[in-house]
Amino acid sequence: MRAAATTGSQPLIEIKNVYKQYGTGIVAVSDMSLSIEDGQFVSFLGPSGCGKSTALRMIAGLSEVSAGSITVNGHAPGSSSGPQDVAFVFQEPTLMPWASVFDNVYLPLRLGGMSRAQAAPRVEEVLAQVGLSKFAKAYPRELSGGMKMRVSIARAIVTKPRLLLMDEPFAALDEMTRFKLNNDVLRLWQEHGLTVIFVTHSVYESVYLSNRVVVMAARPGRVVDDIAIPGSYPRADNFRATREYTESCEIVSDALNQTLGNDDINH
Ligand SMILES: Nc1ncnc2c1ncn2[C@@H]1O[C@H](COP(=O)(O)OP(=O)(O)OP(=O)(O)O)[C@@H](O)[C@H]1O
Repeated sequence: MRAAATTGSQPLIEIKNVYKQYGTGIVAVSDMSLSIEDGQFVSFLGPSGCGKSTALRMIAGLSEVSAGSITVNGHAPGSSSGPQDVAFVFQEPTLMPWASVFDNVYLPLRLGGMSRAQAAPRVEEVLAQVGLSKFAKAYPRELSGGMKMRVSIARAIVTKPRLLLMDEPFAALDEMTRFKLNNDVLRLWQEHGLTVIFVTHSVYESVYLSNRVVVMAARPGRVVDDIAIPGSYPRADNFRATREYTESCEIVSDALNQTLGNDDINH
């Protein structure tokens, strides 16, 4: 395994020898160990069923580890690290259809006991950051898929999380929208000083976004490579045309191809 992109500072997330076995007997994650530092943009990349989502859910505290340990900022996930430290964006935007864009974004603050008036400046600020200021009063049915995803991202960052977990958030979107949202996520990552873990099936998306790609294999789900991606931020418009980018894509593709069994390649 290659050396990952680390700077030697204290890790924000420490995953040690983690196993996850579901009640069905399936080992979704086997002996996973990983340190993720504050401020990194890390992608989990791998074929279907390699345990990417399971790993993300365990880091979020949405699923228990069967063995091993995970700490986020020194605490067990979902415990005293506090709900505001970690935010999750799913593939489906999961908006409340009966509520306006403003109210959808306000939701986590409302659940935290903040009044509408108190929350309004912060909600308006994040709506501006995702380019939806003019749509605060709109309802989800009036929005495109990309706009719904922006609302979902705004709702995630409105609590000012330190860690943003994203589970294939753009898989259902067209390529143009996806490229635009990729840039928006990178901008938000930098502006908010976030640490991001981004689950994707796409080599190209993982290399474009990340300074580190963790490659996983299935049966059982496990980490097989950990690749540092060179290239500065913000990504230049022509980053996808650079040698740095194409070389990284080749390295990551090779690592991914080695995870695929004959069954996967034949369809
Ligand atoms: N709640 C569950 N109960 C039982 N098995 C599960 C559950 N969730 C996931 N699995 C199984 O665990 C394995 C890993 O699933 P997981 O969703 O974490 O993989 P993934 O890499 O995210 O896949 P995909 O890219 O298809 O979303 C798969 O074999 C899956 O069928």
